[in-house]
Parts: sequence; C-alpha cells; structure tokens
Amino acid sequence: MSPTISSSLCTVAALSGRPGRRAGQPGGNKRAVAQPLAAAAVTEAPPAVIAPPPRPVIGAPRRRGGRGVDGGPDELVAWKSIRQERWEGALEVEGKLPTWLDGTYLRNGPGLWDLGDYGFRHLFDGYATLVRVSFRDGRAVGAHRQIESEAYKAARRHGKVCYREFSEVPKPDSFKSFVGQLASLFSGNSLTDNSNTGVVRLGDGRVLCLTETVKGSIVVDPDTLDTVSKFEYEDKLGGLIHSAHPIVTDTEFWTLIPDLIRPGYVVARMDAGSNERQFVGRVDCRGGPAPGWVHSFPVTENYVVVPEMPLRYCAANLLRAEPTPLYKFQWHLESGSYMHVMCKASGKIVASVEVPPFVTFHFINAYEEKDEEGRVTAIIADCCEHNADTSILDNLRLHNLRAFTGEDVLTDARVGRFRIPLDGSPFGELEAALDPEEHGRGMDMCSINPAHLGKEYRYAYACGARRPCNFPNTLTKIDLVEKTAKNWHEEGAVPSEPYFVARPGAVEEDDGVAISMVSAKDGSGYALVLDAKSFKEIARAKFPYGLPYGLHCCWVPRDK
Ligand SMILES: CC1=C(/C=C/C(C)=C\C=C\C(C)=C\C=C\C=C(C)\C=C\C=O)C(C)(C)CCC1
Ligand SMILES: [Fe+2]
Repeated sequence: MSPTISSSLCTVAALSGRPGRRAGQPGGNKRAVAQPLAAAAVTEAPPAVIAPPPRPVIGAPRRRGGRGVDGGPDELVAWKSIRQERWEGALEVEGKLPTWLDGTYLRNGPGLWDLGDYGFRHLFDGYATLVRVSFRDGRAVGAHRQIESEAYKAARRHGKVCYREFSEVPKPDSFKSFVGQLASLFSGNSLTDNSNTGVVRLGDGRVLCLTETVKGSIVVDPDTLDTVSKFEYEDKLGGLIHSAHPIVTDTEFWTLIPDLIRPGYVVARMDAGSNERQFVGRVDCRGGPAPGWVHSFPVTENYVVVPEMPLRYCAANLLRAEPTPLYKFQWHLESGSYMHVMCKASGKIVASVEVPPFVTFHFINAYEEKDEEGRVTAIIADCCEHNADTSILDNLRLHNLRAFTGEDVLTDARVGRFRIPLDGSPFGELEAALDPEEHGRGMDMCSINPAHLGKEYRYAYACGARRPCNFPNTLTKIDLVEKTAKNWHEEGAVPSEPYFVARPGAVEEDDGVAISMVSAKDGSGYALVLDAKSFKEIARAKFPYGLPYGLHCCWVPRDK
C-alpha cells in the first residue's frame, strides 16, 4: 500500500530533518521541497519534476551501428537507466532498523546510460545518479536525483553526448565542431565533469561528488540532493585528472594528481574547510610513457602509498574519437609495476619497490608493520586485485552486463596484499591475503570501519561472487585474521558496495551495520542493512521502483 502524499510528506520532512510543509501549502522550509511523488506514482508515468530523457524501447536496436539488442525483456534493473530525474518518499521497512542508525546514507553512481534511443557503451559512461536513504527512529526515507553537471545539462539540452566520458565522446557534426573539439581537448575543456563515481563528506560537512577529472568535483546538498556548486580548487596545483578516491578524515583530505606530461604523481593535501590543495611531494614514474591509473590509493598514519600500475593513462586515447579496448589506458607490462611510499610530514620518498604486475581500482586499507621495538619495518597495503587481468574493464561494458548467458565470465579477483619493506630492498611482495575461494573469487567495491583507516585492521566488506556470474553478485565480510569470509547472496540480485557504519560508541571493529543498495531480480530496489558482526540481514528499506547499479557511498551522521 503506497503512502499518500501528505503522510509521506510528513514522514519525509521528519526523517530528512527538514521542516515539512503539507502538500499545497505555500511557504514551508527555505529550500523548495519538490512535491514528493506518491510512491505509486513512480511506477506509472509520473508527472515529471524535470522530464528525463525518453526511455529506450526495450528490445529496440540501439542507434549505434546495429550493436545488437541490449535490454531484452528480462534485463536486470541494475543495468537499466533510472526512470526519472528525481523522487523522494517514505520507504517500506521490512525487518527492524536499529534505532541508533540516525543519519543519511548516500550512494553515487552512473545511473543514466541512455540519451533518447542512443545507449552508452560502458558502465562508467552513465550520468551521475545520487541515491539517498535517511534513517531515523527505525524508519527510512528514500530519494534519488540526477547530479546537474555541465555534461549532464548539455546532454539533456542537445540530446547527445557533449563531453568526453569514459568511453563515449562527442561526435562532431561538422568539420568546424571537429576543429573546436580538438582545440578544447588540450585545455581539458572537453573532458567531462560528470561526477558519477564517489561521494565524500568533508571534515567541514560539505558533501562532494567526484569523478576522475578535477573539474568533476561537485558540491551537493545531502538532504535535498541539489547540485550546489562546482568545488573550485583555490590553488595553483592544476591537474586535469586526479584520484576519484581522496582520503578524507575529519581534519584533512589527501589526493594524487597524475602528471601526464612528466610522468609522475603529485601528492597533495588540504585542510578541512579549505579549497586549497597544498603540495606535499612528487613521485616520478619508474617505468612506461605515462603514470599508472590511480583510481584510488591508500595511506597509513604516517605515509602515503603511491601505486604505479602497468595499466597506464594514454594521452592519445584521451583524445581519440573512438575508444580502444582499454579506453583511456594502455597496458605496459614491460614497463614494470611499482609501489612508492612517501612520508606525509616531509614529502620524502622512503621506499620505492618493484612488485609483481597488478590491476586494481580499489585499495582497501594500509598500515605500518612494526617490530618488537615499535620500529616500522614495512607497509602493508591491501587492494581488490584482478590478477593483473585488464579484461575486467570489458566485463563492465553494458552489453556484457546485460547479456549474461549463464557462463561464468567474471574475471577472478582477490584481496591482494602488498608488503613494501622500508629497509631499502628493491622488491616488494604481492600475495592473496586469504583464499579467494572464500569470497567466490570476486572482490571489489570495498569498505572498512573508518576508525581503522591507515591502521592495522581485521575486517573488510566488499562485493564477492557466487558463480557462474558476469558481475560481483554477493556481499562479503572478510576476516583477515581468521582468513575466512561470510557471504550474503540473493538469487539474481546485484548488490552495490557494502558500506560500513559504526554503532555510536562502539569499541569492537565490526560493531555496526553494512548498508548496500540492491537491484533485485524482480526489478525492485532496496537498501539492505546487514548486522556487521553476523553479516545477517536485519532489515531492508524498499523503494517503490528499481534502482540502477551504483558505485560508492558515504554516511552523514545526523548530529554533524
Ligand atoms: C578513468 C577516467 C575517467 C572516468 C572514470 C569514471 C567515470 C569512473 C571510474 C570508475 C571505476 C574505476 C569504477 C570501478 C568499479 C569496479 C567494479 C564495479 C568492479 C567489479 C568487478 O569485480 C574520465 C573522467 C573519463 C577521465 C579519464 C580517466
Ligand atoms: Fe571507485
């Protein structure tokens, strides 16, 4: 039974911490609160708040060169574009939400992959869809909204891709526009600001959505999901691209800025409340024609770890009109793989070791290994490692995600544990931290208890696999001491990153919950809440419509 507008409006107002106004009443809170659609409305042709691009006709051949038909009638909702620009309403809760869970869960991700009947090629091309679930007193209010980047607004205005996305690039419709695009390439103006990847809460409370371009840092309002402004960096460090996963604490922000001209990385930090990145140090690449892709990186209490992967940026591919098999990158196995360690305080490089080849998007955590006298002997850095197999990027093409034939095609992944000695040895180690079969040889989209960031830790939460599959289809809790895993699975469901939220006042590392947005096989969508100790479901807050897959999350506690 879907809530009526007035009841959901009251619930919405109470839960989202905003003074509500009853439907039709003038005034109300300072921000224009969109008329929350009655839940049922979403399943019909709703009065659009802002009309989204028309949905593709299921089964209609995509305009792009007879690529065959995606989106058959049984296509998983995870790989279907979000149906409308925005929605907000009370969620039906099954089970019992912990009453200490009091705040807002946000998940960012590429949720719109179509413009008219044109379907995008790759998961990462999608325009950013921000999903919110506000929890209070055992109840939940949900919402989603498109992030209004320049790239997204231009696409809606012109009905075509106008900025260079991960694989989709503008098709020049005249020689003049081709020349214009060339000119804008070198300035980076044609690169996208579609901040569809991460969402972080800065130490001063601002909430930032991110992608891998510096210009794609966008401030949003965590309550209304309004696009507030570009996050303008007020420094001279420049940079076209940066790590999509800055390290954010209550007091500071660390990031890596790859240097594509003189291959290397700038390590920068920013105080909470500031927009000015400060230069800390620089790492020169040891191999290859370009820096390795740094989607994320780890830190310890005293060090920044700079990974140099053989999957390296390719400036030529950034400029190309058509994607290559590795998109903006090239695989340079012969160039070697390295891990560099920089001292946070001095900016000095204290270790630079060669390691076995690796492919990772996501580092899990890192910490300082110490001897009996408390001296730091090595850095341990854990990541979701794809066995140095770049075909994971191909797994993530939308056609492959939508066309699961039952064959087990998901490439294997593991918790890759680096050991980087600080005694001057030229080599580091890379081993699986536990038997990958424990988590079905799937491993990505990870989180930890943030109190253990950069410190020795025992538990990691991630997406694993129950095979055969073509995408990580389980949630897994990894115990790095016992070297075992607990797994959650629902037939045909596609769960996104399990995000750990600690119970206020908790002492034990796994005292809290893990929250994941699940795109279910029957086309529904819900926020799943698992007890982080038992890794058993304690509740689910159900959206009245299906949700596309999403990437990364953050938690905004109510009292902050
Ligand atoms: C990479 C560059 C760009 C775009 C990057 C974007 C839009 C997103 C990257 C997201 C990643 C790496 C997500 C990884 C997810 C991994 C999963 C789900 C693994 C599952 C397998 O087990 C720009 C913005 C186009 C600029 C150039 C570089
Ligand atoms: Fe990521």
